Amino acid sequence: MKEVVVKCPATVANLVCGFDILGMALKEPYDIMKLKLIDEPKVVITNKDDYNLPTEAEKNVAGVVLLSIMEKLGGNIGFEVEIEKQIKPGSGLGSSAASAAGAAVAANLLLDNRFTKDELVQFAMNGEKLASGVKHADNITPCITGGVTLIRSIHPLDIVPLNSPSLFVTVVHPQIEVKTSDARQILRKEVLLKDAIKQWGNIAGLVAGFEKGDTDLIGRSLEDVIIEPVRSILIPGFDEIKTRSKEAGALGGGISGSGPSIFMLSTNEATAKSVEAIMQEVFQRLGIDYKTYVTSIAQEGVSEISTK
Ligand SMILES: Nc1ncnc2c1ncn2[C@@H]1O[C@H](COP(=O)(O)OP(=O)(O)O)[C@@H](O)[C@H]1O
Ligand SMILES: N[C@@H](CCOP(=O)(O)O)C(=O)O
Repeated sequence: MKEVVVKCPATVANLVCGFDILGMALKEPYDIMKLKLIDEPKVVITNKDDYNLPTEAEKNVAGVVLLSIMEKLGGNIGFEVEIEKQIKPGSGLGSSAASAAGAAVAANLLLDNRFTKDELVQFAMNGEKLASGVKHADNITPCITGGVTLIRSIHPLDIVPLNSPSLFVTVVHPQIEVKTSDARQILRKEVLLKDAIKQWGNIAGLVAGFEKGDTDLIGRSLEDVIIEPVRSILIPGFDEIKTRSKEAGALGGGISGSGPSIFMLSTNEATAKSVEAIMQEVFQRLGIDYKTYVTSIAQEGVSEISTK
C-alpha cells in the first residue's frame, strides 16, 4: 500500500497577546512522521523516539485525528503510523499540534488530497482536544499552512493568513514539562474591561504590524496583560530573559504557547544570537537543562519528504 513521509514544524501559538487566535510556524525544530494506508479499519502507532507517548490510537493525538478521518470515510481504510519527535511533548512548541496536523496532512496525501485545508484543520483539532481539553487551532493552522496565521473564529472556521516579515526567532526550551491542559486551568475566566482594551489594541497592532511589515509596531504590540502575568510564574527566569533580550535589541516576545518555552523576535541574526546567549546564561545559572534554537518563520507547513 502507499506510504508517505512528512516533516511537521514546531509552532509558536498566541504570539503573546493573541491567546488562541494567533500562531506561526518555525523552521526548527520539527517532527518526522511516516504514514501507510492499510486495508483494515485500525490505527497502528509506533514511536521512533524516547518520549514514550501512548501507542493506543485513542490516547495519541495522531491516532485520534486518523480515527476521525476514518469515521468520516467509512469502509476498510486504516493507517500505520511512525512518529519521530524532535518537539518534546509539553514544550509549548506545538508538539501535539505537529502530530495532529502531520497525521491529517499525511492521510490526505495518501487519500489523493480529497480534503480542503479547512477540513484538515477541523480533523486536526480533535487531536488538540485530546491534548489540552479544548479545540484550539492556533498551533494546528500555522503547522498546516506555514507562516503567521490569525484564526478569527473556529465556529465557523475562519482562517486569515498574515504576511510575515523576515524575522529571526530565538527560542529557549527549559526541559521541564508544562501540560497545556494544566496551563489552561490556572487562567482566570473573567477579564477586566481595562485589560481587554489594552489586549485588543495590542492584537490589532500586531496584525497591522505583520501586514505592513512594520517591525517597530510588531515590537510595541508584543504585550500580554491577561495570560502572561498568570502563566509566567511557572517559568523560572522569564522576566529576566524578557527584559535583557529587549535591552539587547530584540523586538519583544514572551511565552511560546502555554510554555515553558520562551521566544523572542529580532530583525537580524546578530541580535537573535545575543538573545540566545542571554537565555543560555540565565538557565545555566538557574541549573535547569535547556535547549535553544535560533531560527525563523517557516513559510511552509507540514510538507512531504517522500511518497512510495
Ligand atoms: N503524538 C503526540 N505528540 C505529542 N503529545 C501527545 C501525542 N499524543 C498524546 N500526547 C499528549 O499530549 C500532551 C502534550 O501536549 P501539550 O501539553 O499540548 O504539549 P505541547 O505544548 O508541546 O503541544 C502530553 O500529555 C502527551 O502525552
Ligand atoms: N492557545 C493555546 C496554545 C497552546 O500551545 P502549546 O504549544 O503549549 O500546545 C494556549 O495558550 O493554551
